[in-house]
Amino acid sequence: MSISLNTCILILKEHHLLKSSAVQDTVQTKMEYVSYDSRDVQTNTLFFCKGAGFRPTYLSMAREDGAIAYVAEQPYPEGKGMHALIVRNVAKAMALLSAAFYRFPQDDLFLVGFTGTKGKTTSAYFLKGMLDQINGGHTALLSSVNNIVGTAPEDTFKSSLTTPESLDLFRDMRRAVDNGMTHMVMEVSSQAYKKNRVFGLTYDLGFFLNISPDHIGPNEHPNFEDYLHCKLQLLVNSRKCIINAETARFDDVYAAATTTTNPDSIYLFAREGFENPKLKKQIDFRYKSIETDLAETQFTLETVSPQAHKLPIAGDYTLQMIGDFNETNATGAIIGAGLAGMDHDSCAAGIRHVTIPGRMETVTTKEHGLIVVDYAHNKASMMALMKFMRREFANPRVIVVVGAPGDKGISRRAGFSESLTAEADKAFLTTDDPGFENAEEICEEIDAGIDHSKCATVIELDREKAIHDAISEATANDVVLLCGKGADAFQKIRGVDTPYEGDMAVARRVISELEK
Ligand SMILES: CC(=O)N[C@H]1[C@@H](OP(=O)(O)OP(=O)(O)OC[C@H]2O[C@@H](n3ccc(=O)[nH]c3=O)[C@H](O)[C@@H]2O)O[C@H](CO)[C@@H](O)[C@@H]1O[C@H](C)C(=O)N[C@@H](C)C(=O)N[C@H](CCC(=O)O)C(=O)O
Ligand SMILES: Nc1ncnc2c1ncn2[C@@H]1O[C@H](COP(=O)(O)OP(=O)(O)OP(=O)(O)O)[C@@H](O)[C@H]1O
Repeated sequence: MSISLNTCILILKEHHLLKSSAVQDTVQTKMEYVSYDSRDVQTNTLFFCKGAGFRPTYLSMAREDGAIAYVAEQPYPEGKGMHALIVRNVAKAMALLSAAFYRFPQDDLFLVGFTGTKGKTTSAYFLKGMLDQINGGHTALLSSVNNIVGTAPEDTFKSSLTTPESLDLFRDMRRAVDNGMTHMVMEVSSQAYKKNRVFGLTYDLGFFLNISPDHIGPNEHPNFEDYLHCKLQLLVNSRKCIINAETARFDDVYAAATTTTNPDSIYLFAREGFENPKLKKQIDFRYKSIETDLAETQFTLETVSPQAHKLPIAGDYTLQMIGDFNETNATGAIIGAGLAGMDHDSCAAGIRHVTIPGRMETVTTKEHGLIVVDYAHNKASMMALMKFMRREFANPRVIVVVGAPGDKGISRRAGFSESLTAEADKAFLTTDDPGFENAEEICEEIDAGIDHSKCATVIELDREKAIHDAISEATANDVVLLCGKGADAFQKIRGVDTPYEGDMAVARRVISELEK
């Protein structure tokens, strides 16, 4: 793979990004590697100086290790002797040049993006489960749980970001295409648009699932409007848009979709019975619950509008993942599969067995009720989870083990207090990635907002002990919700990923001790 200086200059000029260039010799010079990290540089690298934490010494290090050109928003003396491309926005430049360096792999993929405050990972896994039916397992996935860019074990790996940095994204896409993948399903976070990680990409399908206040804080979004604005960009950059008509701020969401997409390529879905007389467009798909038990959810999907009738996806579906919110996630994903050319039977077969690590994983015990491990970690997801449990399981006693992370999402703590007060009978407040904060103080902050006449609390910082105590005190008709960590096998403490057995492993161990 390579890119010439000449090509870089042309692309940057075409997008009005080039402020100036200082090119040492011939513009035919070819760069054979691209990087934004001085610790990852090879001979003839094109190096991007980007980010709040960038230090000019990284450029010196990159030059010493073989970088011959750099892209930055200002010239650096440390880059003396290198070709310099000075740009208006380095993140945008990096996205465009990385796409070109990796030979535009997006053009060889059916590309699907999911955005929403909740349900991105679940919906992405559901859609992959279905698409794998028609392409022999060749659906790539970029998600906060795992990235999958091929069928070999080494093609599955974990990424630290939900949506990768643009350079990594295009490299992963190229690897997927070279591995024979035909479709790619990815989660698109609001940060991805804020930081231009997906700048220049057009999605075949873009999904908007829901929005509620989250990710607002010093390192993320200054306010809710900024968060919403970033999320809407997925619809602006999609050829077909699929929208949950029940989302908050529907009018803004629909308006964003119509800026670039004709209404006949916008699809709306909603649960049966949902009405909004102000909707400017007919709802295309309706879904309704049939039955839920401890192991399965059954629901039915109806095509309502003439546009929806063209997709042969109406009928009953069974999910292995419980939770009425998973019917919502599944409905969106099934519409996506329909738009990719699938019919009801292949969708039903594909979605039937999808499970997702750390999402609604359940264990039924003899004497200690139903134990659920779930990634719910903000007010909206905690409410959805607890309400579902109360509704479906004859108003059980709800015992919750939960903590809030340090250093981020500070507003989530009040959301935990509110949701626990509203729907939990007892909460064990515990450690969840405290980072550089004090876990006890985080728990006390949540506790201070709880109305103890409605929800009793215990602060137990040892998460394993909190799980043990919660399960021990539960009786046969109770539910114990182990929230927030999902499948994580670590606790982030003072900058170190400290190994942690994992909520499900701890729960299984406790159950086998209690029930032997
Ligand atoms: C605010 C933000 O988006 N930050 C991301 C961004 O940081 P940055 O560009 O400021 O880079 P930096 O880490 O400060 O370092 C500056 C530069 O120096 C380079 N460097 C650094 C050290 C060195 O020795 N040599 C060197 O060259 C780095 O490679 C980097 O290019 O780029 C880094 C990778 O290049 C990311 O790790 C980092 O994510 C931070 C840590 C993060 O966690 N972001 C969160 C808020 C996020 O994006 N979350 C969303 C999910 C939200 C959701 O659930 O909806 C996500 O998509 O993951
Ligand atoms: N449609 C939904 N509405 C409300 N809550 C949901 C929905 N889907 C999932 N959840 C809850 O949110 C949790 C996280 O789900 P999921 O991982 O699919 O969302 P996500 O959007 O990827 O989240 P994050 O951005 O936090 O990684 C689930 O464990 C569940 O408790």
